[in-house]
Parts: sequence; structure tokens; C-alpha cells
Amino acid sequence: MQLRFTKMQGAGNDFVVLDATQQPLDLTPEQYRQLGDRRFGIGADQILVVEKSRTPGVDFRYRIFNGGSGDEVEQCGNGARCFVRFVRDRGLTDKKVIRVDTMNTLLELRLQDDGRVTVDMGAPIFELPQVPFDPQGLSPRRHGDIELWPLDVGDGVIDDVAVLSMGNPHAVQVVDSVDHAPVEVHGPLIEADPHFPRKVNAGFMQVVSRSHIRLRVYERGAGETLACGTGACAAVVAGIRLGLLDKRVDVDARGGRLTIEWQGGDSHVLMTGPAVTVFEGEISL
Ligand SMILES: N[C@@H](CCC[C@H](N)C(=O)O)C(=O)O
Repeated sequence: MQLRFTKMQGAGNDFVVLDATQQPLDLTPEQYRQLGDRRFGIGADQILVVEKSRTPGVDFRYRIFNGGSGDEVEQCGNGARCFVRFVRDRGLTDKKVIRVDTMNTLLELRLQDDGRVTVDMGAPIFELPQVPFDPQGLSPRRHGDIELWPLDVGDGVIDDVAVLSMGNPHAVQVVDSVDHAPVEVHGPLIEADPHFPRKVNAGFMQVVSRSHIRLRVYERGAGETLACGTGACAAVVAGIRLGLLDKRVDVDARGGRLTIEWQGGDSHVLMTGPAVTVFEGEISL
């Protein structure tokens, strides 16, 4: 099978984007893994599939597959921004505000005049079964407006991990320095911690000031990426609930900057950042 694709990136989090608006696409997890493979395929953190939505009033359906595992997942923030650029550049819509169905949420995506994209990521979710997180055998510690959990990481226990969902599961901890955080060692252990039945994305956040953090994320099904949009939202929400951050925060990931805004409570998290097309091509699968 010959497949046309577009390679895109948002703050260095990279994607293979496939247009399935004209023809349905039914790839296996192995084929998604192959597309994501940096040596035997194209190479990408995630594969994004653009489909027509079946919901009235919704423009598109947006499906996300992790490049490392080939598994379909619920949400991808940086991918959502690339999604907007893709559907606009290909002439699939001329709207500046686009409504998109994902596996479990409806997203509203807004193209700014400066070319950046703002995504309404919805409200953060703290209900543990919805994350999903099974706290059996663990006792939390209350800090500020949030519960922090201990997680076993083989060579010890990390005491203060915030657990929440931005549509997909996140475990966020504050570290002194992201440069020295054991992301490669603890990341995979946290990802596979049995208290997370669907695994988890592991965030390591350094608070620089009340409006600025540095962040590294070990992504479920992809390993450490240069940026993670939902990870940035989860980190800022956790930091605000901990009383460490203001309502608008610049997040510096290794691949670029995202700006996250959250007014607290049930309000929605807004994420703004870049979305860039890198190249187009065709691959045989
Ligand atoms: N890169 C992403 C998140 C992609 C999905 C994630 N690895 C998961 O399994 O939940 C982002 O920008 O949010």
C-alpha cells in the first residue's frame, strides 16, 4: 500500500499526519509503529489521523497513535495544533475556529493571526478512576489544593506526585532541575507503574518563577519527547493547585515554548504554541 503523509512538529514533538477524510484508513498497531520508527520508517512521536466527524456541528475527527507502541490514545496537545495547520493548509476547511472529536473529548482549536494555534484542552480531571489511577495501598499527602502520591521507582519512592488527566493520564512531580532529573531512568518506571491501569505520561517540572517553568516529559508509548502539550497543561494545572504558579505560565520544553492558561476550578485549560510542516512524502507499507 502506498501512503501519502505530512511530517509536522510542534515545539519539537513530531508527527506523521495522514489524511483519511476521503478514504478510510485501517492500519494495524504494527504499521503505526513502523511509521513512527526513526530507522525503519519515517520517524515520529505520534501518528495523527484526520477523519471526517460523524457528529453534527463538529468539523473533524482526530485520532492519535503513539509512535513507539502503535497504541491508539486519547489526547495529544501539540498534535492538535499541527492538526489545525494541516486541515487549513490542505484546504480541508477555511475556518479559523475548528471543532474536533477525539477519543473522549471535543476540542476547539483556534488559528491565531501570528500563525500560532490556541487549543481549548477542556477542564483537567482529578477524579482518580477517570485518570485512571488505582490508589490501592498508597496514602496521599495533601498539599495546597491537591493530593500528592508516593510512587515506587525501584531505587526508592518519589513522595510527591500529582495525578491528573488532560484527557490522557499524567503523573507530575516538581524537581530542582530538569537538567539533572532522572527522566530516562524513572520515566519508564513511572509509565509502567501498576497503579495506572492504562499506563501514564511522566512529567518532571522545574519551577523557575510563578509564570515560568521548565519541563521534561517521558511520554507513554513514545519515550522522552522534546515537548508534550498535554504534559505542559498537566504540569501547569498541578503547579497552580500547589500554589506555586500564576494563571498564565510559559513552559520551556527542550524543543520550544508553550504558553498555558488556567483560571482554576472547572475552567478550561488553554494551550498556545507553534505548529510547523516539515516535509511531505509517500511511503509503502
Ligand atoms: N505528545 C502529546 C501526547 C501524546 C500522547 C501521549 N504519549 C499518551 O500516551 O497519552 C502531547 O503533545 O500532548
